[in-house]
Amino acid sequence: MTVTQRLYQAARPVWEACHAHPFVRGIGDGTLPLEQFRWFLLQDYRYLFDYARVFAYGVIKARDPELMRIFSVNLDAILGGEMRLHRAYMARLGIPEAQVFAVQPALANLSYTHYMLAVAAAGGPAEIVASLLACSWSYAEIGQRLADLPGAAEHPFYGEWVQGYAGADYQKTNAALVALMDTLAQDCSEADYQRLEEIFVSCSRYELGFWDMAWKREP
Ligand SMILES: Cc1ncc(C[n+]2csc(CCO)c2C)c(N)n1
Repeated sequence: MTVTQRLYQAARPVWEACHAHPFVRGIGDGTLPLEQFRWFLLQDYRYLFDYARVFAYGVIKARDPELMRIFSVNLDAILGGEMRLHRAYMARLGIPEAQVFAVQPALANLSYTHYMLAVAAAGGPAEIVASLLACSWSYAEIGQRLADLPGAAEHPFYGEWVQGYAGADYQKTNAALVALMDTLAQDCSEADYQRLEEIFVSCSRYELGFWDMAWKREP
């Protein structure tokens, strides 16, 4: 089994809870109230900036120029193109960017991003990728599963969201991060692996907490 296959198995129950979460189901069947989605979007847009900062830590911690470049390209892609989906929805909902930064991050949001930033400050490239991977990969799987639901990708409001994460571009970016995890964890000891698993499962739990926070609009 590869390292990422092991990580995937370890996080499986938490990911299934994400798939079963009423917020995710609501996007899939189009019944999620718009107000709840708006609340989520504001929090999620803020989240992405801190997520991008974790890649910036990767640039600092990388010990070879090629890895430095990989983190840097990802950082640039998030700040540039990959926030396109969020900005499109913000435009549709009439939310100016300044409003996002006036919003207080919810506790589940703040806890998640601060956990990732703490892992990145203390660890090396492998720990950094383990902390980023649950986010990227779980959305790739959610996108694929929702796209398999009849009509979900064609929904007039949520369809774009489903297509964004199920789409080839996002899937390819995620697959590259999965491959990077396996490369960085190659030849790691069992103790090293256990640390990566703890980070990956913790971030998966934070993902579930993020859905729950959005569903309840828990500040
Ligand atoms: C809470 C939360 N978790 C995961 C994602 C997924 N995601 C969407 S865009 C992006 C940047 C890299 O492609 C990532 C990781 C999210 N949006 N919000």
